[in-house]
Amino acid sequence: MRAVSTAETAPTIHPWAIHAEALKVRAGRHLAVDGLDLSLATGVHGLLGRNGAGKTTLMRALATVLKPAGGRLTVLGSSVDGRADLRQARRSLGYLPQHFGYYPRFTLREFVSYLAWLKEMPKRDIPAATQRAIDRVGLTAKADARLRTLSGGMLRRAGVAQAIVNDPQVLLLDEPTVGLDPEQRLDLRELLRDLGTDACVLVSTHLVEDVVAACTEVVLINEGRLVWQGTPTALAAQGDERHPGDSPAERGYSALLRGHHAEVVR
Ligand SMILES: Nc1ncnc2c1ncn2[C@@H]1O[C@H](COP(=O)(O)OP(=O)(O)OP(=O)(O)O)[C@@H](O)[C@H]1O
Repeated sequence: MRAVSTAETAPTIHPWAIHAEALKVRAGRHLAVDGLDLSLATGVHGLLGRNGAGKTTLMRALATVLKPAGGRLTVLGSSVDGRADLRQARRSLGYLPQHFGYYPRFTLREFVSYLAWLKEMPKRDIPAATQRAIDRVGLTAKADARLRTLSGGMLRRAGVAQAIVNDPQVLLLDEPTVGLDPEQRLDLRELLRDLGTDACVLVSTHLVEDVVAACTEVVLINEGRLVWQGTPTALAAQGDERHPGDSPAERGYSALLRGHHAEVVR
């Protein structure tokens, strides 16, 4: 493998980390993302939507795993259209898929190091970056445990560790809180807030309360399109007692999905 120079991995400034216009993405034969416009900069963005809204399909396209079927998509200045060389953008991406594969006999340290190597990190940086990523997800004591011995919540955190090992400029986390106990959910929220100070973090979740606690912005999609984008405070202001929910933000979420407003609030 070719050695990568520091200049190649240095952060580059783009007006939008993620920019999509009339984006269409297929999941199998189904057009799961169908005309989505979205621009995201630095910060923590919570991706909300009903089951089947297209969140995972959108995440996979942003991670450059799926090629768009139409429209335009730019990630860190690179156009994702099947023609461009995406190696540079991929080095600056972190992605936790909804379901991720792993070798059960790998230790956590081997797993995270292997992913760092796949992301073409400079070899000399990998041991320290691996340790830091493991520490940041609270799995220091499990660093040399085999993955097959970890609990479901620990495996989810192992998945977050591999996603952040390269200090990504764009971090995509598909349902990272699944299986986490309440204490770990609080720790993950804190980690997200920290990561979002200098990266564009997009977190898909069904937990509106996590979005309110950890995100600077809410992105709500339905049937593969953007329904609403705005701050958690603005989300809470969308609903009232007539809408179902245990908190103002949950009532705002219900109100928006019932109304299907195609509105962007910043
Ligand atoms: N391989 C596939 N073949 C056909 N249709 C698919 C395929 N994968 C997903 N879909 C459909 O595409 C739509 C969007 O699915 P996607 O998984 O992106 O939604 P989601 O918002 O992530 O849902 P969830 O919250 O349940 O994870 C759904 O209607 C789903 O049934």
